[in-house]
Amino acid sequence: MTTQLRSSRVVIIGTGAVGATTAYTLLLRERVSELVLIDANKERALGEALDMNHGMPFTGGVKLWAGDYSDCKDADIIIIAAGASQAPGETRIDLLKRNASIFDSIIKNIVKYNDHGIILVATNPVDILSYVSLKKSGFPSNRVIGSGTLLDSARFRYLIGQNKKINPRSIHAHIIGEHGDTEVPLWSLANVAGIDLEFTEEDRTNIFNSTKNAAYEIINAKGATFYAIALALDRIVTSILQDEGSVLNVSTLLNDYNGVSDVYLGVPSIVDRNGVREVLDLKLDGEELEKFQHSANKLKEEIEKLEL
Ligand SMILES: NC(=O)C1=CN([C@@H]2O[C@H](COP(=O)(O)OP(=O)(O)OC[C@H]3O[C@@H](n4cnc5c(N)ncnc54)[C@H](O)[C@@H]3O)[C@@H](O)[C@H]2O)C=CC1
Ligand SMILES: CC(=O)C(=O)O
Repeated sequence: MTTQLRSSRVVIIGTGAVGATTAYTLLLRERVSELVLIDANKERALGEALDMNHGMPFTGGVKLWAGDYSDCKDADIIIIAAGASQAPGETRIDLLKRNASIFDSIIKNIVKYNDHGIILVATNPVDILSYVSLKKSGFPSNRVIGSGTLLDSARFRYLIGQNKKINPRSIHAHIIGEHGDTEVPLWSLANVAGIDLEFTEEDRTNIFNSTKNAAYEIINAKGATFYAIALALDRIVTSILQDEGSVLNVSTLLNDYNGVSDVYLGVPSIVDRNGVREVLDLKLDGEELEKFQHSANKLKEEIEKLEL
């Protein structure tokens, strides 16, 4: 489906594997009227813009160029996909020091030109860097969003679909918490058409391990993950620009949510033109609550090490 309802500008900062694939996805689906590519490596952004522009005779009317931070002025959404990615064996948290240091100048440059847009963070560790973006931008929390566990939930739904031989679009299932090693599967909510899904203990273990370890597996195989995250970012962008009010497991600031406050984590949230309009009030208990709070505590420990 290609839908572009109004004039809109998306700026993508960091045009490596994730940023360029996201640009290409938005371009093919004609989600936006203007797409701006920014990278510390200007040649790279220029090359990606040229390559994509040469395909314009075969696509729609998206205007795309390699720009600079002044182009953030009219941006509705600024996606950040800049910075280091995991080498084989590295965790997302291992990237924190390196990527937090570049966020300082990236956020300063954005807010120099833009005070109204939505910052959408993909760079890892995405939950902590979304929190860093909130603190450094001074934007209200509804306008600083991380891609969160939307990708993990998609992987989870795909794997459950494989197990049950049902199209993943018909599977309702959620991963919440950190986009990373402490993420939490909500087996208690997994359903098809409102009917609970039953699993053997072995199936649960296999499905969750494959979900949690997906990035490690793909990075070992081909060096980076980028197609599914690009589709997840496209999903968030569309929900914002088309004012959909879709429920997406994005990373957002929590305030007394199942005993957790002042940290960004992936939870089911209503996303519309204002960004995160509302966080759905999931009442967790038992092991799911314990694991969710553990995920929050782990990220808080890491945030405390940063000078914010
Ligand atoms: N949130 C999620 O679900 C996912 C997040 N990621 C994360 O996305 C990030 C990017 O991954 P890749 O695109 O694979 O990396 P990449 O190495 O292919 O691209 C990173 C790009 O950032 C640019 N860059 C570095 N510092 C910059 C700065 N200060 N300003 C502007 N541009 C800068 C580099 O020149 C490079 O083009 C990583 O942190 C990765 O872990 C990747 C996949 C999924
Ligand atoms: C790299 C990463 O965060 C992912 O593919 O989940």
